[in-house]
Amino acid sequence: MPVPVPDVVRAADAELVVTDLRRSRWFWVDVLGFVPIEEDDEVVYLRGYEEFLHHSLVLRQGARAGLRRLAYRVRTPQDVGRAADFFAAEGLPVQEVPAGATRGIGEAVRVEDPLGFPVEFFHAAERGPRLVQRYELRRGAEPSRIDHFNVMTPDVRAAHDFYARLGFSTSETIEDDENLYAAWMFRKPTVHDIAFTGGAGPRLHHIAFFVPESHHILRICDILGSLGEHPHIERGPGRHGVSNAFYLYLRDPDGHRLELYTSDYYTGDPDHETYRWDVHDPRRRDFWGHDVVSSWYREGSTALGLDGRPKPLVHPAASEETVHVGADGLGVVTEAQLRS
Ligand SMILES: O=S(=O)(O)c1ccc(O)c(O)c1
Ligand SMILES: [Ca+2]
Ligand SMILES: [Fe+2]
Repeated sequence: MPVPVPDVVRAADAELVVTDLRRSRWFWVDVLGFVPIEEDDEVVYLRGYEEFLHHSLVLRQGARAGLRRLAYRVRTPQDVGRAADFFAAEGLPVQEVPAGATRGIGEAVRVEDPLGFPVEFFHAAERGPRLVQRYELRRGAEPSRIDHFNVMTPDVRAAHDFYARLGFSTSETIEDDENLYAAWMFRKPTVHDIAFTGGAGPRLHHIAFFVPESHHILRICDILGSLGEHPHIERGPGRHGVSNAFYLYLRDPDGHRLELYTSDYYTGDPDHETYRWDVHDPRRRDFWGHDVVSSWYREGSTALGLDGRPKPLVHPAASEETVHVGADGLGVVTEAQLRS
């Protein structure tokens, strides 16, 4: 008897451990314009202007920066139990989380997925204030909503195959005859809720937030420049090949990477076809052929296990950086160079 698969609606919430909550609040709220819905000395709950639940991002004070959880909303309360059963049947760690353990979130189940990531599934959630048309409040990049997670893992194929079993469809990939270097997978009808970047993992690569228009991305670049905070800009602005989205990558004060992202496309028809990029196509990651800075391939945030301890890293056999990819300008680098 196959174990029922939980009906995942979308990527909905994430929790980052930060080493200086006040400094992080300054970056995410005062500079980027996220809305603080609730906060105390230890934790800040943030969301965008076009979100309706209590929050979509939690910043929690801690001694060491890391990823504490990636959370998906499921369609019904029964799907929380189905998620617990699905992961338990895989022999993976499963924790029941009482309602309110995370402000505004009902009872949930927290698991470690086969890649080693702390992943949570919830249904019940408090609604937050409706801010969609409170234009007088909008600031910074005017973040709309959380859009997707991107995680670093040494075996993209295994990651892809597991999330396909969890009911995710595949919108785009980067591959060659030997390897699947990256994959974008979705439950909501857009390009992705989760994407896999080949590399030493488990590590968080980034959390992405949708912004209304590309000019919001240009404006936050100008704001960061004006503040002399331009070093927070890591990659972009630019146009992605994969997803066709307009993008910008920033690093927060702890180095957590976030993407501001807009104008991807609809994927909601039942026969949506996967679009496959050749790893040698220089337009795959930046449609204008711009280089991808090597920190974007190499750096990520430590994943914390359900016990709160950092997950040990597993290194990949081959990674996109070791394949000659003209756009990245890196040419061929050895694994030894990568690890140096
Ligand atoms: O750089 S890629 O074009 O591969 C890309 C596409 C979509 C994303 O969300 C992303 O982070 C990266
Ligand atoms: Ca638009
Ligand atoms: Fe992304």
